[in-house]
Amino acid sequence: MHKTFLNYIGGEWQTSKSGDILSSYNPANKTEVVGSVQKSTREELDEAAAQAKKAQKAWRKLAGAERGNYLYKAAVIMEENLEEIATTMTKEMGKSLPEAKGETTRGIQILKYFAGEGMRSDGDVIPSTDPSALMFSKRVPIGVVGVITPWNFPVAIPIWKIAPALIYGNTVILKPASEGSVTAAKVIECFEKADFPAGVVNFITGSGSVIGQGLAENKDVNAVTFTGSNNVGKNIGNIVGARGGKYQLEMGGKNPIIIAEDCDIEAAVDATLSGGLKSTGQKCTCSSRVIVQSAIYDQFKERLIKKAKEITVGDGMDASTWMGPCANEGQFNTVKYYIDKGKEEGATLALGGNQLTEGNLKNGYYIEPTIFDNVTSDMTIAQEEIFGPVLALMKVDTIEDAIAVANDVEFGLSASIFTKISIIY
Ligand SMILES: NC(=O)C1=CN([C@@H]2O[C@H](COP(=O)(O)OP(=O)(O)OC[C@H]3O[C@@H](n4cnc5c(N)ncnc54)[C@H](O)[C@@H]3O)[C@@H](O)[C@H]2O)C=CC1
Ligand SMILES: O=C(O)CCC(=O)C(=O)O
Repeated sequence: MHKTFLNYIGGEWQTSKSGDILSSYNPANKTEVVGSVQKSTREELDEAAAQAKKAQKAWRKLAGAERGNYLYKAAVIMEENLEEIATTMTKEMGKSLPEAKGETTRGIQILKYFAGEGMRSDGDVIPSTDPSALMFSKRVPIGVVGVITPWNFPVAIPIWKIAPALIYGNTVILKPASEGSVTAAKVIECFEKADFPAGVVNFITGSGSVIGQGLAENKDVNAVTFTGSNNVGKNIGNIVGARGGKYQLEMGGKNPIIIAEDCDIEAAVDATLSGGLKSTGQKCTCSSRVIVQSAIYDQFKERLIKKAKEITVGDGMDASTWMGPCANEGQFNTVKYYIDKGKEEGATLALGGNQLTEGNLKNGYYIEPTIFDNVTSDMTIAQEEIFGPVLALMKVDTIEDAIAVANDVEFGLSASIFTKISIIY
């Protein structure tokens, strides 16, 4: 029997009046419910904002070190629950258990880092031309911070938004993606056990269009931090900006990895597979455009395909799995759409491209590691974020050409290069 996780508002776990729930399914086994959360109402969000606003008055007055103690305590409790949180993550969104443990550890380290921030400098003294003046800057809290997060890093992303907000004296309301909310609820349980004052950390689940949009619109929410898709992010920025709030958006990527002709090919192949296909390619930092110099193109491609064929795809809970399923049905359909688009637009399918259905794989959203050859910059698969296990190989002659292709995209997020030479601009 699976559990339904409640909202955590004003220091209490609260049942939504809506009576509706959202169930989270295991993408490795579509019929398995990992847990459920509530489809909350706008009124409940407004209550969370009011509680966070009230709690902020006392929270901001604590010494940074004291706030840090709460963060450190939450980190220690998370450490005790690492195995359970990571297992829930793997079951809820499919990434392999070692990756899920790595992400949970990253969350714990971020909490500890920001706990220490409570004792670091929070301003500067600035020289003045007036000898009698003391000029200084000091970081002060904004107020209530709304935190809207995606499903691909259901532990690390909420924490890297919540921890800095809290340490500087803000209170927070977390609205996780539905497909990652059971994992996020388990993180919030750690914050509860760390005994944060009521209303400092709040958690509310529900649809993006009601609760996410509500956070953007609510005037008691002084700032919103978001990670997710471009369209939703831009909409949030417009709404929060129009009412004078602050916002921070981290959205998509279409990241290049340049393979220069002098590189260590084995190292470059390993990095291309890990950067492009780990987490099933569902990272905004995923390196999906592989730009290779013509002198080594065939050699690199052959090694890449050979190694990609060795990738074990399966349930992230199996120790032998290197790559898990797509995180949900929507993402699975998106990936299939882009694979079809690549074929239609004339790219050559060099590896994969199919759903995997052998044995237990038929119960999940599995797609083969996929490599397209002969991709050009004008193709959709070279321009749009796929968020799946699909690499696009692009051939160039010179490093200058490689850099031009790398820049020929509307996104700017991460980039990598494999070479032995130093490139100076
Ligand atoms: N930058 C990144 O790390 C991420 C990028 N994506 C990209 O976005 C695509 C779609 O993924 P989705 O899960 O559908 O992303 P999404 O942008 O719809 O969801 C992200 C978060 O925003 C919330 N949200 C949805 N509609 C909202 C609205 N109108 N107002 C406020 N909040 C709202 C969602 O509930 C979730 O918590 C992916 O295929 C991928 O390309 C998705 C997740 C993370
Ligand atoms: O690659 C990472 O560690 C972070 C990726 C990220 O922020 C994202 O995918 O949203």
